[in-house]
Amino acid sequence: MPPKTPASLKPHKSQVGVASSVQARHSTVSTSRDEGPGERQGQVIKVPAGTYRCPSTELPKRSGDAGRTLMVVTFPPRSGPPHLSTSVLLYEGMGEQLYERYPGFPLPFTSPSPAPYKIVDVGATDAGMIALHTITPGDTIARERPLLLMPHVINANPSDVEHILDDVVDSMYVENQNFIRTLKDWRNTDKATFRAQGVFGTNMFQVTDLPGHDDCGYAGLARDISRVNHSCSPNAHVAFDLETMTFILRAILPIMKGDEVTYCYLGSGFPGAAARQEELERRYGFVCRCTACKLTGTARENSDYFRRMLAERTLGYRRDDLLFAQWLMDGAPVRPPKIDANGQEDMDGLRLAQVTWDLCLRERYIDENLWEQVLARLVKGYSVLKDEEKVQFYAGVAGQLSKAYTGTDRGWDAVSRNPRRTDWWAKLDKKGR
Ligand SMILES: C[S@@+](CC[C@H](N)C(=O)[O-])C[C@H]1O[C@@H](n2cnc3c(N)ncnc32)[C@H](O)[C@@H]1O
Repeated sequence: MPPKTPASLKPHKSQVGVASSVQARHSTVSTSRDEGPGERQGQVIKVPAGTYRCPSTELPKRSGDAGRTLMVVTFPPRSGPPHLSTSVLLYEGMGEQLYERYPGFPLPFTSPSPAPYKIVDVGATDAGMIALHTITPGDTIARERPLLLMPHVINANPSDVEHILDDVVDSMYVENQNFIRTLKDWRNTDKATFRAQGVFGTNMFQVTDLPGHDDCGYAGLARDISRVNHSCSPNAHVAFDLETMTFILRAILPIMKGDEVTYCYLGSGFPGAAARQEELERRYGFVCRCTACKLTGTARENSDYFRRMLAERTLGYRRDDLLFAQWLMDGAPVRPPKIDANGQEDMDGLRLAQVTWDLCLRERYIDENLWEQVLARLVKGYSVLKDEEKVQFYAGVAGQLSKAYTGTDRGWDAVSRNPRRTDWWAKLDKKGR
C-alpha cells in the first residue's frame, strides 16, 4: 500500500501527540495497527535525550538535536512507484528548506537503460555487482533514489533509536520494507531476525548535508548500489546528488564485461594492507577479500611500500606543488634521472608527478584527493614541454575522472582537444627560456 502524502511538512497537533507517545513508551508509535504498514507517513518522532552513534560513523557526537522533532516524509510527495520513492527522516523545518532551495524537489533524473550490470552471488562476499559490458571511466553505471535517508547520527538512547528505526521501516512502501529485509546485517547472521540498526550500519553511505542540518551529514540506503562490495583497488565511485536525491555510481577505471564493480568504503590515504584491514574490521566487521588484500609475500610488501608513497603524496601535496613550481622556475629542464648514494632517484616536480601517476595505475588505486593535482601537474608540465600527445592523453584522463567524481569534465576535455590553446602551452618559451 502506498504511503499517504502529508498535507504539510509541519507537524499537526495530533502528530505531536504521537511523538510524545513515542518518547514516553520508548517503543512503538501510537498510530493504530489497523492502518497497516505504509500508513505512518508524516509521523512525528521526538528525539529523546541521550546519545547514539551509527555503528559505522566516525563523526563526533552531537548534543544539539536532543528534543528536536523528527518526522518521516516520503519523497516525491505524490505517490509514485516504490523504486522511485524515498523515506526521509527530517528534523522539523528541513522539508521547507529543501523545497525553497530546490523548487519541485526532488528533480527528475535519468539512469542508464538497460542497466549495464546485474546483481548476482559473487561467492565469498555474497551478493555483488557484475558488469554486463565494457564501461569507460566517467560513465554512469547506476543511478538510483535511496530507499531511506536519515541523519548519520541520532542523539537518543540506543534502545530508543532501535524503535525509531523500526517505525521508519514500518512507514515505508511494503515493497521497500521487504527489500530492506533482504539486505545484509554484518552483526547478525541469523537471517530470521531483522534489526534495522544492523542493516543500516552495514549498507548505508554517507551523503552531503541537508539544508537545516549542517554539521553532521545524512546517510542513505540504496537498492542496487548497497550491493556493491568494497575493494582497496576500486573501479567505481559513489556520489550523491541532492537536487535529484540520487546516488550515482560511476566508473573510475575501465571495467570489462564480467568484472565485479567495486568502490572503496574507506576514505583516502590508508597506507598498508594491515591498516586497511584493521579499519574495515573495526568499522564494518569484515575481513577484506579484495585483490589488493589477498596479495602475499613480496607482492604484498611492494604494494604496501607503494601505497605508503601514495599516502605521502596525498598528505604532502603542498611540498609536491612547490617542487613542481621550482621545476618550472628552473626553466622546465629535461634531464636524465639522478640516482643518489642510497640508490634513490632525486626527482624533479614533473618526474615525481609521472612516477606518482604510474603508481596509482600499478596499484589500481585512484585516490579521490590525489588524482587531480597529479594529472594537473602532468598536463601543465607536458604543455610547457610542448608534448601534445601526452597533454591530450592526461587531460582526457582528468576529464573522465572529473566526470566520475563530479558529473562534469570541468574543462579538461577542452584542454585535451586543444592543448595548444591553453595558457600553459609553451609558456616558458614565451618568457624567453
Ligand atoms: C554493503 S554490503 C555489500 C553487499 C553484500 N555483499 C551483500 O551480500 O548484500 C557490505 C557487506 O558485504 C561484505 N563485503 C563487502 N566487501 C567485502 C570485501 N572486500 N571483503 C569481504 N566482505 C565484503 C561484508 O559482509 C559487508 O558487511
